[in-house]
Amino acid sequence: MDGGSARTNTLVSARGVSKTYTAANRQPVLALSDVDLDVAQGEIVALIGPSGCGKSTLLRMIAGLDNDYDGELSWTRAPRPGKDIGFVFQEPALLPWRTVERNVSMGLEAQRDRSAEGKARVRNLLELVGLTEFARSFPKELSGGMRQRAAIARALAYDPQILLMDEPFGALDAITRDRLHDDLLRIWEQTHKTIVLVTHSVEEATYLADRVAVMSARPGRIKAVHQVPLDRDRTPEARRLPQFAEFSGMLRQELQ
Ligand SMILES: Nc1ncnc2c1ncn2[C@@H]1O[C@H](COP(=O)(O)OP(=O)(O)OP(=O)(O)O)[C@@H](O)[C@H]1O
Repeated sequence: MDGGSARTNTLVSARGVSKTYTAANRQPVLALSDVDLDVAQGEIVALIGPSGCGKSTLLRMIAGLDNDYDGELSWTRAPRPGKDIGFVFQEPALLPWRTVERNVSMGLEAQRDRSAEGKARVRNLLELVGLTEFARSFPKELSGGMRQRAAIARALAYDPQILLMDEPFGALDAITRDRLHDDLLRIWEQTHKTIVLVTHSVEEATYLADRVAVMSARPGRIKAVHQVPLDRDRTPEARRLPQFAEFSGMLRQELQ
């Protein structure tokens, strides 16, 4: 399937996107070459590819953190600056001197939003990620998984159009990671957020995504985009289905 073929309810499209960095020795490094990708409203797209193929680079461009590229990134509805794009990194990067609640409300505070609506939103988000009881705790009092859930709540604070996640579960142990996968699916069920997820794990991509975009080694291109052959309503049993193993096996092979 062609990742660039027009989708009915596209939120963001990349067309012919290429990126060249200048390395420390002043040599050009072609990181992305001619990337075409459509992301539809409300879908979860996983980006997988060999290390250094430009996954984070593409995510940073979609986030508007890097505007120095060739080609075109277009939005159906222009994102509100600083609000419409939620970013979750591998490390939750919470401020240690702020409580969980005040980490989640950080963006709202920066915009001087002290509205009752803003406060209710933070409460709802803490509930959504299961951290209501820990609202007044400090990051060091939380487990790694809880910290990452707080980071997800913080990224959702503005009700962004899109959630960009760069290996968000990469630093967690396997059991916590599986739990967070189900948390993310539950959050998706309640919010129907569009999510672009960078991962190294073909199983994570299979379990979470609607479609998986496979990138080639640097310079990164989209090699193929595959629809995940599982119902959207996923439970841990899905991991044991034959089509799960088959699909993730196919992705693994495509990465070689
Ligand atoms: N600021 C930079 N200056 C020079 N080269 C860079 C810079 N950032 C990234 N690169 C290069 O661009 C390429 C793509 O990097 P990027 O981090 O996007 O890859 P990735 O697929 O996310 O990697 P990984 O899976 O290892 O996290 C790499 O070769 C990297 O060395």
